[in-house]
Amino acid sequence: MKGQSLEELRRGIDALDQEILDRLNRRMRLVEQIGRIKAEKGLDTFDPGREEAVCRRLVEASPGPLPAESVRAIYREILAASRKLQQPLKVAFLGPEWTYSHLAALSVFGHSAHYLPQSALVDVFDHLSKGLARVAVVPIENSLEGGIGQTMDLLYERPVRVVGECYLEVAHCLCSRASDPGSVRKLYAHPHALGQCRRWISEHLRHAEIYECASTAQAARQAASEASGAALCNVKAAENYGLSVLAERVEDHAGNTTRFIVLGFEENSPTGDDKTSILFAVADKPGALYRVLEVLTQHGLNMTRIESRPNRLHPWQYLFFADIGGYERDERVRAALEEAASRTTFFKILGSYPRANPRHPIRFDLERSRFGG
Ligand SMILES: O=C(O)C(=O)C[C@]1(C(=O)O)C=C[C@@H](O)C=C1
Repeated sequence: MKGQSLEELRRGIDALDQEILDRLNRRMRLVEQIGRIKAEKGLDTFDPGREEAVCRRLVEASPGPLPAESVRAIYREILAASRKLQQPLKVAFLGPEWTYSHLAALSVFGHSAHYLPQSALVDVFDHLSKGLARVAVVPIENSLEGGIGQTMDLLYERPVRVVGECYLEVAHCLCSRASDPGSVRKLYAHPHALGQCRRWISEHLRHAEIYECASTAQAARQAASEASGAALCNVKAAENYGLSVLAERVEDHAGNTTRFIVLGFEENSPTGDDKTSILFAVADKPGALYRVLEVLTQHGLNMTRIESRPNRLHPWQYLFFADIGGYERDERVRAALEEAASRTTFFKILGSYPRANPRHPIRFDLERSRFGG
C-alpha cells in the first residue's frame, strides 16, 4: 500500500491540532470553574501535589513515541497557562533575570507565571512573607559545593514551608564580547561558579584578573560593559547581555547539579512519592543526635540528606537539616517525627512535597535554549 503524501500527512496534523486546541480550551473552562471554587474557599491556585499527580499519571499512561520529558515539558506550560487563567502566580527568585534560579523557576512554573527577580536571598524570603509573591524558588544545595548556608539560615528564621523541589544541571559557559579566551583580561563570576570551574580557569585563563559577583547573571551584565571582560554564566544570561559563548561547559566535573526548593505557605496533598524536610537541634550531650536518628531508623524511614549548620542565634550550637522519604501526615512518618521531636531541643517540619529525581536533573539545552529532563 502506498504511504500518504506530505500534504495528506499535514492535513492529518492540522485536524489533530484543531482537536488538541478544542480539548485544551475545554480543559481551561474546567480550570476556570476550579479557580472560582478556590477563590470562594480562599484556597491557593497553585497545588504542586495535584500538578505532580497530573504529570505522573500522564507519563505513565502515555503509549509513546512521545518521551516522558516531553510530556512533562508540554504539561509544565499547560499547567502554567491554567494557573494564569485562574490568577497569575507571582514567583520570587534570586535575580537578576537569567540566573540559574530563574531557569529553575521557569522549569517549575513555565513561562506564564509572573516572575519577580530579587537582588538578595533575604529579599526573596521577604517577598514571600509580605505576600508580594505566592511562591519563591531558592537554591538549597549544589552537588559540588554543598549546602547553601544563607538559604538554610533563612529557613530557620522565617515561617515558610518547602512545597516543592527540582534539580537543575548547572552548565557554565565562558561568555564575552571578546573573540577568544586569550583576549579576556577580567573574569567576572559568582564564587560558586569559580569553585566549580577552578581547573578550567587555571588552564585557560591564568592571565585574567578575577572579580567575584553576587550572581552569574550579574557577572554577565558586568562582562558586557567591558570589551575584554568575560563571565562564567549560562547561555540565556549571555544571550540577554549580548555576549558570545567562547567556551561551553567549562565546569571541572560533569553532572554539576543544583537542587532548588520551592517555598510557599500551603500544605501539599500527598502524591505517593513524597519527601519531608525537617530542621532540628539537640542538647549538647553524648548520643543526642544518635537518639533522633535512631527513631527514624526504627520507623523504617529513609534519610536522603542530613547537614549541620551553626546556629547563628546560639554560638557553638548546631542545627540539623534532614530530608526523609514519606509524607508528613502519613501515619508512620507522623509517629516517627513526633517521637523524634520529643528527643530534640528544637524541631520544625519544613514541609512535604513531591520527590524529584537527582539522577534526572532538568537540563537546559544549550543549543536550543529550552528545557529537557
Ligand atoms: O486541580 C486544581 O486544583 C486546578 O486548579 C487545576 C490545575 C490543572 O490545570 O490541572 C491548575 C493549577 C493547580 O496548580 C493544579 C491543577
